[in-house]
Amino acid sequence: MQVEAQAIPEVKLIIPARFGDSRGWFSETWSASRMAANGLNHDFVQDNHSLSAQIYTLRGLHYQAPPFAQTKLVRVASGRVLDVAVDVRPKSETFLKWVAVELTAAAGEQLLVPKGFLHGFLTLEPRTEVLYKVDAPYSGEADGAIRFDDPTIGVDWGVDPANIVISEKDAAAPYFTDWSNPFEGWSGDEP
Ligand SMILES: Cc1cn([C@H]2C[C@H](O)[C@@H](COP(=O)(O)OP(=O)(O)O[C@H]3O[C@H](C)C(=O)[C@H](O)[C@H]3O)O2)c(=O)[nH]c1=O
Repeated sequence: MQVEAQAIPEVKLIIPARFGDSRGWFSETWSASRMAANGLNHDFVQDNHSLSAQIYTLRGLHYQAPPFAQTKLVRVASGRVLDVAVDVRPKSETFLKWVAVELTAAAGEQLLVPKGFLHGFLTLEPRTEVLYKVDAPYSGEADGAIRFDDPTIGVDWGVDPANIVISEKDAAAPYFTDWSNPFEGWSGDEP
């Protein structure tokens, strides 16, 4: 398993080994012991799976507020996505910085998105399926979003916004300047 810190060091690109043979391949897509051996100790409690039928479907930028903040381990089972994590911990040195990483079913890359981050992805193929583990249960009350095209954050999604497919909920999300940050006081040392 390869683990590569990204420009925001707490965000990790993880590439599990694949064992190929004449039938295809096998991979341990998640192993608590292999993660712990890399200092990544997360007690995941829920698996999520979404299918996005259309190319350029964008789900995000989402978070769950404390005490339901989630660490996410994201991977693609079919298709490709541009996966984005935005640091919204006000005391973090990388506050409002973002990273964008292409995750593909073909290579099996995974992105570890810590608590205190917004998360979103843009599909780069039709019928893209995204699987991800989270270490806190879903809470509709704690669920929140910021506009994917927020100018303060400035994520470069690489496509014309006119071509992006988003939910009504995401279209109605606030911009950062209108947002009440539930991670006030967070620096990144939170458990
Ligand atoms: C996230 C979630 C949703 N739901 C229900 C709530 C709605 O009835 C329906 C669709 O939810 P939503 O539109 O929030 O789904 P996404 O737009 O894919 O949201 C997710 O997409 C981004 C990329 C994320 O990182 C989050 O995990 C999550 O916010 O599933 C549940 O029952 N459990 C859940 O854990």
